[in-house]
Amino acid sequence: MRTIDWAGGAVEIIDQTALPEELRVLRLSTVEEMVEAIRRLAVRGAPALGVAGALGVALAARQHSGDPDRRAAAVETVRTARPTAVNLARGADRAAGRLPDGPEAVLAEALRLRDEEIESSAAQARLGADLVVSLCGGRPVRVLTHCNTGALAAVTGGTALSVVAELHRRGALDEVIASETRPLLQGARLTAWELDGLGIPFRVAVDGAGAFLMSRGEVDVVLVGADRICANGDVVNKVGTLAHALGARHAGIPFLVVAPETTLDPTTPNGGAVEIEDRGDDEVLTFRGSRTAPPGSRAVNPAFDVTAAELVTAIVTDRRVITGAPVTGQGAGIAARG
Ligand SMILES: CSC[C@@H](O)[C@@H](O)C(=O)COP(=O)(O)O
Repeated sequence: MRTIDWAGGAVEIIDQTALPEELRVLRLSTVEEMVEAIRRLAVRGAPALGVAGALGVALAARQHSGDPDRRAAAVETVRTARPTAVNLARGADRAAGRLPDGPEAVLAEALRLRDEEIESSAAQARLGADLVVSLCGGRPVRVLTHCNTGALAAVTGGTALSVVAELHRRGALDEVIASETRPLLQGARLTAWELDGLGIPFRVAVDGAGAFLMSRGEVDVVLVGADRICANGDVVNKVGTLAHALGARHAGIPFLVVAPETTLDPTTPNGGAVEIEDRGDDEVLTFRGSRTAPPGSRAVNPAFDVTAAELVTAIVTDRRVITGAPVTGQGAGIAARG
């Protein structure tokens, strides 16, 4: 089943806020419904957001076909529904490029992006698994991963978790440590649900246990995804990723980032230039509706962090493995290391 698709004149998504308790499918028929689904993380993960952005523009093209001003405003609401994952704006922009050709052309472009992301996931799986096998000497590996980077974060397959699944298929996987990923528990809720469905052995760990497990020799490789990879190779991903990268460096194990080419952003020089979404106090100060901190407490809730290029062993895309010393300076990194 696809995480996001077009069916019968509307967008269908798996509602990721309902998992793992319920596999619920939502139909989104308007731009407003799409934007709301993106903001509350019913659809999430960089590649899935790219497709959501493109299909959101397809909805805008149908909804406001006779009113270019309202259509332009609707497109802008979609492309800025969340700020950090470059795929969202990029997917919206790609579909919007076909607006002059009419709603059917916009939809066709969005569906092309959907199909490309499916192919991309498969290619990342192959390249990533080849790299892990060569780095870890072919023995079954213990992987630590963060957030959710599986089919739920894409259309099918995923990024880092597609590599995990491919390693499992090859008999080259021992087990996965899924970092729970506070505050919204994409690891504990979504990654654990996907791994269970795939029959892959896993344990869930609190985010803070990652570095300790690595230092104790219980992890061979860290595999994560990305929401944006900057020109100098800095990786913006779910908050907690930086701590795992530092843990991996301390333990001397590879820290690998797996992402489609659509997540590479040569126009953003480095991680400091990226808008990091702050999702407000409630996600941190409450747990499933109950308050955990004393009344009056305030929170800081960056949804993403920046891992400096120098902490990344390699970036695996659908086309290449980017390795080597990070290159600093605007626009140089990704191209020079490709
Ligand atoms: C293939 S997914 C890579 C990233 O998008 C993922 O790790 C992540 O940070 C998702 O954040 P989210 O806030 O759940 O959309």
